[in-house]
Amino acid sequence: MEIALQLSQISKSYGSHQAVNNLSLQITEGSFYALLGPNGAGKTTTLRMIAGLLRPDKGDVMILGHSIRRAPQKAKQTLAYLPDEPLIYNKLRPMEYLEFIAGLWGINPPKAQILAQEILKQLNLWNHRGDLSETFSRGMKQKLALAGALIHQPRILILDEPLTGLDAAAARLVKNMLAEYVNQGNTVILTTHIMEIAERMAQRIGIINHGRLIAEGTLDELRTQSGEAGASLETVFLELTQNHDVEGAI
Ligand SMILES: Nc1ncnc2c1ncn2[C@@H]1O[C@H](COP(=O)(O)OP(=O)(O)OP(=O)(O)O)[C@@H](O)[C@H]1O
Repeated sequence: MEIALQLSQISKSYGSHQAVNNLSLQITEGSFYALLGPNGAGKTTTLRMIAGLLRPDKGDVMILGHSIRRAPQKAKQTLAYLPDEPLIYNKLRPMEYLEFIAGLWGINPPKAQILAQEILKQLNLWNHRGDLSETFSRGMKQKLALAGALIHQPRILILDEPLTGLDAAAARLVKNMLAEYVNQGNTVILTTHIMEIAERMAQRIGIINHGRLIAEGTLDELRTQSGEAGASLETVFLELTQNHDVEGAI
């Protein structure tokens, strides 16, 4: 299996505050990875460094073998990043929005139309293809932003809290879509505060606290690390983040 993402000792400070501290992580291609941590742990900062939007003070990120520092164009070509509060162009309709994004990636218009149609149908937005995005609910905008992230068929999808604001049906739809995307050999890394998503969907889970990776592995491995055999991920997470100080970093 190829390594999709390799984070090597990355650090990032905002002024005197160290948000991410010497974090190393490896994610296999074709897997679903959940990055968990309390508020302010450094998850978004980590994702933004992976996506090439924030330059690490130290360390490097390799995306399918390409360094985000030394070959940013090549590295970014294969990934998509969906922020927790994505910006949508309100005055565009979904088809126009997706064709616009596809154009930025150099996809020719006929192909862009086919791809856009397919994704809008998958995300149950097809019936709204002619409506201005400004009329959309938060959940619909969230789904449209996801469609925009997927339009250039990236091999790696980086998602910051992708299910916040989605109702049960939309959340189910997005979860199924992500599972299918990973089944096709692509890679997902996401942050979430919804333990059930990590528990049910992720092959591996990383837990960060105060900018450091304090535990990493399958759910069973995390249970062992926390000394909570058979426990839910929520129990394991709370045990690891509340009872371990930063000295426990791995
Ligand atoms: N632009 C910024 N300027 C200064 N400090 C920042 C900035 N962005 C984040 N921070 C700080 O860095 C730390 C990590 O923030 P980050 O957003 O990465 O955490 P997070 O784990 O994503 O949190 P949450 O779960 O609340 O979204 C926090 O203490 C935050 O206040």
